Amino acid sequence: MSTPNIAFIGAGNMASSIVGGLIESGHPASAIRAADPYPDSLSKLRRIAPVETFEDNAAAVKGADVVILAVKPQLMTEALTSISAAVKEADALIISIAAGVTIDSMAKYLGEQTAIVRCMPNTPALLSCGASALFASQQVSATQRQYAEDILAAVGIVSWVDNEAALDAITALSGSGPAYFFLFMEAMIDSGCKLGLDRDTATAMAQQTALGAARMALESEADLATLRQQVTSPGGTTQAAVESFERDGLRDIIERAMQAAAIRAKELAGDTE
Ligand SMILES: NC(=O)C1=CN([C@@H]2O[C@H](COP(=O)(O)OP(=O)(O)OC[C@H]3O[C@@H](n4cnc5c(N)ncnc54)[C@H](O)[C@@H]3O)[C@@H](O)[C@H]2O)C=CC1
Ligand SMILES: O=C(O)[C@@H]1CCC=N1
Repeated sequence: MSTPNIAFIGAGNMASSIVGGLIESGHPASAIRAADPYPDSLSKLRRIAPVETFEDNAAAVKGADVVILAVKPQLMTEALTSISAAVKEADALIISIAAGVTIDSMAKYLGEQTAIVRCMPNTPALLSCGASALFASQQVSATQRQYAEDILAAVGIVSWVDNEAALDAITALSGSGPAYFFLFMEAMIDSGCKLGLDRDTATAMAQQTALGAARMALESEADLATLRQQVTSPGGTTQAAVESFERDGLRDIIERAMQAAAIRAKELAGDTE
């Protein structure tokens, strides 16, 4: 399969993460371009890779095989309006990474025949450690499906979901998920400092512990509860901490937070219609 020309509409954090991962995986910078009304965003992106940049969205879409919409959901209507005619002419696959924004709401601007993939990636894409879920509209051809899968597979694991609504749950889990782990680590580092450690030591130990735990979760044959029990000596320190978490309702806290994220994803869909 030939290398697709990819145009990013919006050159912020997520576009930069995906461009970084694509370059790392061997996608030529000459087959990537990006448009953004803010020159600062474009110059930051050019520091990652020498991609062609535009301040005019429609100009970037011209000749593209794949257009990746990487603007905030609240700005999607404006972005869709700006590329509508160029997309119809280019017959390109559209991949939207915006939280919440539905295929139907995008098709209103891009035409009912436009092939659209909705995707929910996450920021570890920058390190090619991302987790992306994808859902394709009926108009997406087998080749276009493969384009979408190859682009996101270049920056991490890819999972197709069989209904669009599942993407709101994915957004609450893995889209927003890196922030939950960072918050947990921040709190662990602050608590380590309160227990008398200097911040550099606390940070290094928390970072390596997160990395080690994630690798064990991925690579071990044992399930998560078993891995947890292996750390938890009866009557020991971990038991004291885990019982404190359970008493304070950590699982409910996480459930409520993820429900809030999924509800917000649905609300964002409403904002774009
Ligand atoms: N940040 C994250 O962890 C994740 C974000 N997303 C989704 O990715 C999308 C982008 O998010 P971020 O990269 O974090 O936002 P960001 O704010 O870093 O980037 C958005 C970029 O769009 C540009 N922009 C604004 N209006 C535009 C227009 N009319 N045309 C072209 N570009 C325009 C902005 O100048 C900015 O550079 C959002 O829809 C978000 O829901 C999805 C998964 C994870
Ligand atoms: O916070 C957000 O709305 C976006 C979507 C998932 C991660 N960041």
